[in-house]
Amino acid sequence: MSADRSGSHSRSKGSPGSRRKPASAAQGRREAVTKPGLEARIAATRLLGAVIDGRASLDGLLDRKGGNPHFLALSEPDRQLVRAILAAALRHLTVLEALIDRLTDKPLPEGARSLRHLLVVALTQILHLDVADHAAVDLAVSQAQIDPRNKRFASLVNAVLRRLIRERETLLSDLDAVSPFPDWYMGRLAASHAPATVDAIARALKVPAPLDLSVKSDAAGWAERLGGTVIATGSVRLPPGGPPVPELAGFETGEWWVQDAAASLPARLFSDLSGKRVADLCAAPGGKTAQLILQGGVVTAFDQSASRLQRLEDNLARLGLSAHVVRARAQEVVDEEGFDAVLLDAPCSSTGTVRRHPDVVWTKSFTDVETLARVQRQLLDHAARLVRPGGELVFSNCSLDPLEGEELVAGFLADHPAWRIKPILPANWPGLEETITGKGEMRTHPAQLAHEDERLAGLDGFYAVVLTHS
Ligand SMILES: C[S@@+](CC[C@H](N)C(=O)[O-])C[C@H]1O[C@@H](n2cnc3c(N)ncnc32)[C@H](O)[C@@H]1O
Repeated sequence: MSADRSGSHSRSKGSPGSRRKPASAAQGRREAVTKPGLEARIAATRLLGAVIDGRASLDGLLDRKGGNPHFLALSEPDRQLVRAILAAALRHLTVLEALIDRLTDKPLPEGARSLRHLLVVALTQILHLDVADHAAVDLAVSQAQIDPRNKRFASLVNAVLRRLIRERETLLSDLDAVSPFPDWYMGRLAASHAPATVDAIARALKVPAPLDLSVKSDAAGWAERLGGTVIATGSVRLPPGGPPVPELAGFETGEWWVQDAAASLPARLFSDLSGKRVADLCAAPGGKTAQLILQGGVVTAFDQSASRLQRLEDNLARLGLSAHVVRARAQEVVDEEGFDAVLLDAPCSSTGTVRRHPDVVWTKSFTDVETLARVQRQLLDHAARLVRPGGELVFSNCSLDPLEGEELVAGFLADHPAWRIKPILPANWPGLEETITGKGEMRTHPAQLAHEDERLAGLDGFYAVVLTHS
């Protein structure tokens, strides 16, 4: 339910600026920083370091309220440029890093992390953004000159980038064999998918995700008004790169909210919810809460995070919907009566959302997957206690990893013999048959929902299952 439009492509509009020799270092610094696009590049380089070396979440760094101060100090166009640089850099990082290794005759000095990040940002601008080559080189050299750590490497930066421009075709064709994502991530994909599917998923993950909207009603009408299409999930899909979300018709009046097509599926797996008592245990920022309310449920939305619950309340208010909102850890929720329906949309590794969050492969590791799978199993065990006999429990998350999905649920069922999977029937999900497993679970991934225009294809990776007990 974010109001930011991620993946938007901004363009650097500036000329390289004056080349007059500065009278002093300080004056040179001042003049250099006034070059259009340079401040944004400096911020992008810093933030890239924070993601790769500090494992900071990109969403957190770019948050409009609590984000990184260097980012918040930028003008809106510069912020857009930083977003575009970071999204492209993180999406293509394995290749960019390999390219740097090939472009430098000897390895960069140990510990020269900021130099490496500076080069990644420059390569990203040259290869993936609409910036003139000479402007990108000039900015990168200026950036190196005004940074005491990188000043002595300014001529190296110049030589490396000029060589890239000269030998671009040959260098890039040599990089076909470079793994598209870090080994741990590719290894986990390979553990649960055939090689052709791994390749298709990896290709799909390189393309920025479209903007999917869940509408309160009249999907076809909203698709027409917004220039989108209605896809198999019932979502309205718009290509990436359009105007900011709050500027789109229907936002102010609360006619729809932003929700990936795959994320819109778990809440719809329940049987009729009219008048039923529903618990949404990990609810914020409330995309699925809104669906449960619109499906007729009397919803209590729980979440442990006060700030995220505030976002949920703001989102529901914009949509004109209401729920009972409770700040609580899911494992501490008690209910004597038993809910008719419980949704556990659990905190997970988010490995299915790399199209939207390209930092995930760099900030997470397999250890996180294992840790989060254990947390989710505890939450699932507790959620099961809150469901009345005959009620339904939907467990979902946005991980692609079976440890957090199929295998976790198999372990739960082995330990809880009264529980079973209520199979999802392909006949009820026209156009989404490929997402339903042999056991009746739902498993989406980014290579599904193919479309001739790759910008309009795909889904986030999600796992969802309906569980019930007698
Ligand atoms: C994947 S997000 C939920 C997205 C939400 N269901 C939606 O559709 O908008 C996971 C949420 O779980 C919350 N969370 C994490 N651990 C929790 C716990 N132990 N109890 C309650 N909420 C938790 C996080 O604060 C986060 O808001």
